[in-house]
Amino acid sequence: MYLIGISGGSGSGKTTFANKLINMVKEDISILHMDSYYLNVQPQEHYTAKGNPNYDHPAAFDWELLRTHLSELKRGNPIEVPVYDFVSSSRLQKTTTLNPSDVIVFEGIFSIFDKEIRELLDIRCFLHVDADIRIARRINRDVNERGRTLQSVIAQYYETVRPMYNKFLAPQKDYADFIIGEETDIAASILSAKVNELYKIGKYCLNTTNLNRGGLEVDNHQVNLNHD
Ligand SMILES: Nc1ncnc2c1ncn2[C@@H]1O[C@H](COP(=O)(O)OP(=O)(O)O)[C@@H](O)[C@H]1O
Ligand SMILES: O=c1ccn([C@@H]2O[C@H](COP(=O)(O)O)[C@@H](O)[C@H]2O)c(=O)[nH]1
Repeated sequence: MYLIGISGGSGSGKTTFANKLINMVKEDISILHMDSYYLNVQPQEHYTAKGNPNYDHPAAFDWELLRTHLSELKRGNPIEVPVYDFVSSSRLQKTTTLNPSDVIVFEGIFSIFDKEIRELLDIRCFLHVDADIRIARRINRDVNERGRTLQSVIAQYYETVRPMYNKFLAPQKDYADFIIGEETDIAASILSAKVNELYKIGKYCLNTTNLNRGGLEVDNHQVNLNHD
């Protein structure tokens, strides 16, 4: 299985890019959203001075479950993904089953943050999009889809989204093999073509562990576009 990590700020277009890949990769492909792994109760010690939870701090996520689930997928096992509700900011009682597939896109603000998870990923991407575009997109989406008001989105941006982006998210660029700009069509074509080629020549197959991947050195060399 080929595991693609897509990180970047909120509103940078991670979900949209992941969906683009879904349409371009020929193999069996699915998405795992890191947002599903928000903790049900946010740690009190990271609350802001104004008394609000900090959903942009790494401690906002259930890392143990994430590591376990990504390892299970790599081993070819299905997982039960939590369902997070952005309107109530809580985990629902139900889960959804995610079966292993040829390719899994793991997208989220901290998808390439954790060392253990980075090692499970076959390619690490970062969407680098200017702050004005990210906030404009986020306002649009959060007001229309996540039950927020314009004032609350702006207040949260100043209080946590912007400072946490600068402190924790932006430095992830150092871990990225592939830094993608605002226009994502070319990056999606390159990445999907690479994945299609790897499967065509039999470098990967469904439900295998790293041991069965073979040709690793070729993969690492060829996809490392960031350092060219
Ligand atoms: N390349 C793009 N061009 C224009 N709008 C985009 C682009 N990528 C994302 N958007 C829009 O921006 C908003 C946030 O995108 P989304 O993919 O949800 O971002 P993220 O998952 O990084 O938070 C959505 O309304 C989406 O339609
Ligand atoms: O209950 C919550 C949980 C998260 N958020 C915000 O969501 C974004 C991350 O999601 P994207 O899909 O990447 O935008 C993060 O910046 C949190 O601030 C929230 O508002 N409420």
